[in-house]
Amino acid sequence: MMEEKGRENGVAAMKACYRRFDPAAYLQYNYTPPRADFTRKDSIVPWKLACLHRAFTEGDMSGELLVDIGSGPTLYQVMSGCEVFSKVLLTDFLEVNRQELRRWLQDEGQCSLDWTPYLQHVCKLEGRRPSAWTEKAAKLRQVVADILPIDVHCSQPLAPDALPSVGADCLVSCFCLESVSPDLAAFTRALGHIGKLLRPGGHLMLIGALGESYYFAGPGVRIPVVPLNEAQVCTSLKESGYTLIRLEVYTLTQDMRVGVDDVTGVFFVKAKKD
Ligand SMILES: C[S@@+](CC[C@H](N)C(=O)[O-])C[C@H]1O[C@@H](n2cnc3c(N)ncnc32)[C@H](O)[C@@H]1O
Ligand SMILES: O=S(=O)(c1ccc2c(c1)CN[C@@H](CF)C2)N1CCSCC1
Repeated sequence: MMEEKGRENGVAAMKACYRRFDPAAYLQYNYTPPRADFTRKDSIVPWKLACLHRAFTEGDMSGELLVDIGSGPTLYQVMSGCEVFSKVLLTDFLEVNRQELRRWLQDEGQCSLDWTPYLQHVCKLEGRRPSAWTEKAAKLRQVVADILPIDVHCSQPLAPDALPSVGADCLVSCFCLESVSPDLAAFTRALGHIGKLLRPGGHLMLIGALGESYYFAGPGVRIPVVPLNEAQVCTSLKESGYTLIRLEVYTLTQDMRVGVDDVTGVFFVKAKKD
């Protein structure tokens, strides 16, 4: 009883932190140079986009539905998957993030970030000319079917009728679970909750921060993060009913440590639901 109360308080405290999340600041801190520098081979952006491209295109994917868990205001995470799955659902806890995504998808302008360099880079990975980015943008706008509210701390994170009864064919989730969980146990529980949205044999692409204990989501908006290492990620995956296919790690170079967080590395996981 006391333990359950403690869990609820920890989750509630995390949710309170997110009331001040600033999408535009978050994008500026993480998705513009020096972190998002396409001219540098050792930049983290080409590495992450290459991990996603390889994972989506190596021939073991099947099905129609891809769900992005905790999309935030970002789209890079589905730029490869949108060529493989005919239906994509984006999800986030905050309406301000769902609005940011809607603005881009409805091509209304006033977006907080220009995703063109990301679209062009993914086109290059696909062997297409960079100018095909307009076709990729159109494809993404065509396959994204909805932008839904989600809470990974609920045993049923989405509305009951959000997915087909069998579940999604693939999940992708980037920098979400460790950034919204008060501790490792909550991270592992959340991993299990989203696993229930995935059909058996479906794939999970999980990207996250290693060694991170906080990040800023706006001026003075400091959000605690569960500091993870590779072994903890692997143990949580196993405990939550996944089989690891591949784990890749990127260690941030000193110049990418820009004061907006204390992340030391980024992991990329491709796993399969048992
Ligand atoms: C660090 S951001 C990650 C955003 C994006 N996926 C990326 O790759 O940058 C974490 C996201 O989790 C969302 N979030 C916060 N609490 C959540 C919850 N309980 N369930 C699902 N998402 C949540 C936040 O609104 C935010 O968009
Ligand atoms: O890996 S990043 O540097 C990155 C991107 C996002 C985040 C972090 C790091 C660390 N703090 C997280 C807090 F949740 C958010 N990167 C930014 C440029 S595009 C590829 C991803």
